[in-house]
Amino acid sequence: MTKVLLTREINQTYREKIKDLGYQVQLMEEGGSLEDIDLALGGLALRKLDFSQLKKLQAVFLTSMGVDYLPLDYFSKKGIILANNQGVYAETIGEFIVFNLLQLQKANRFFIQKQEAHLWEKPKTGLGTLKGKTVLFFGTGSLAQAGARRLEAFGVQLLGYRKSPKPQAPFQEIVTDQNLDQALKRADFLVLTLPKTKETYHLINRDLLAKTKPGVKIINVARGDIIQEEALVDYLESGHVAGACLDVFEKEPLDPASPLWDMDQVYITPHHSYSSEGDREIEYKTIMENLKRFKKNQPLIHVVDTDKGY
Ligand SMILES: NC(=O)C1=CN([C@@H]2O[C@H](COP(=O)(O)OP(=O)(O)OC[C@H]3O[C@@H](n4cnc5c(N)ncnc54)[C@H](O)[C@@H]3O)[C@@H](O)[C@H]2O)C=CC1
Ligand SMILES: O=C(O)C(=O)COP(=O)(O)O
Repeated sequence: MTKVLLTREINQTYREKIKDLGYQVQLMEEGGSLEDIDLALGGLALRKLDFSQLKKLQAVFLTSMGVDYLPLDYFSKKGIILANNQGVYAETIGEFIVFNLLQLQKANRFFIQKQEAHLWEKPKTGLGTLKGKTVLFFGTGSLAQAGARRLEAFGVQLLGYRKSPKPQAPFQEIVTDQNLDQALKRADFLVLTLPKTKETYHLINRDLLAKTKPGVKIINVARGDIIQEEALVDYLESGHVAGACLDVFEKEPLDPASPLWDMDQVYITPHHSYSSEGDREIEYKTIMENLKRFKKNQPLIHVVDTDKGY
């Protein structure tokens, strides 16, 4: 019988459903031999595994969309198939992007602080409008598209940075390395939706920030390491970057001593933009489908290119 290693991230209902498909399951947190495991299923908890002990491992199915926390080079070398939860959190994160753009534009934190202090005060500058603003998405995948589609209603200019210049809806302009500098001069908002890879690590660094428009605001719902956090702090302190909504950080949980917590123009969420109201069926759809396919030896869906990292 095919043996599946599960982490506690797979909830009890689905552990039973996986057994019903005819798999033998073993809970990672309960220990046991790893020698005869064929499949591994879970999310972030899988990074605790020493994959070299799983001698028979054929495939890994993830609850997450990001794959950066796994030994991708090892998977490539061993021919271990990796499938992620592509697109599953796009709706919740698409809304979160819109919510964050509005928070930044409408200075929400100012009002929350004044309300908590029972103060009837207005900010020095008006709230303005998103209409006519330029929003540059880094990445044009499922999260970027979900955010951008929702933003069409606000009359913003939608720019998408990607490697190939091929047009892609709903972005009005595609930006590549060739014209990134010009786009940075125009963008009022940068929205990061890139996977963390060797290429995107610290992409938003001092050099890039120096090319941005004064007053730019940044949203990161992707991975913390895409931003050089120290540089961002300096640029926020100088006021060149006028605001940031950060859901992800170089080190999670964010250090309680980080200056980011207390900055007026910074909004922090604890890697929670993806969370749903418990819509488990959707969250497990890909994994269940892949388990059925694996049994029948059919091609799997949402297979990640472990060489590229997404
Ligand atoms: N905050 C959270 O809770 C969540 C964060 N994420 C993160 O967001 C990332 C993106 O998710 P999706 O949009 O679903 O991924 P996706 O795979 O649909 O899209 C990623 C896009 O980035 C582009 N890309 C990759 N490397 C690039 C580079 N060097 N230069 C330019 N473009 C590049 C790809 O071509 C693709 O269009 C995930 O990899 C994950 O790390 C995903 C879900 C939840
Ligand atoms: O799907 C993703 O990549 C996410 O960031 C969601 O959070 P997780 O990694 O599952 O804790």
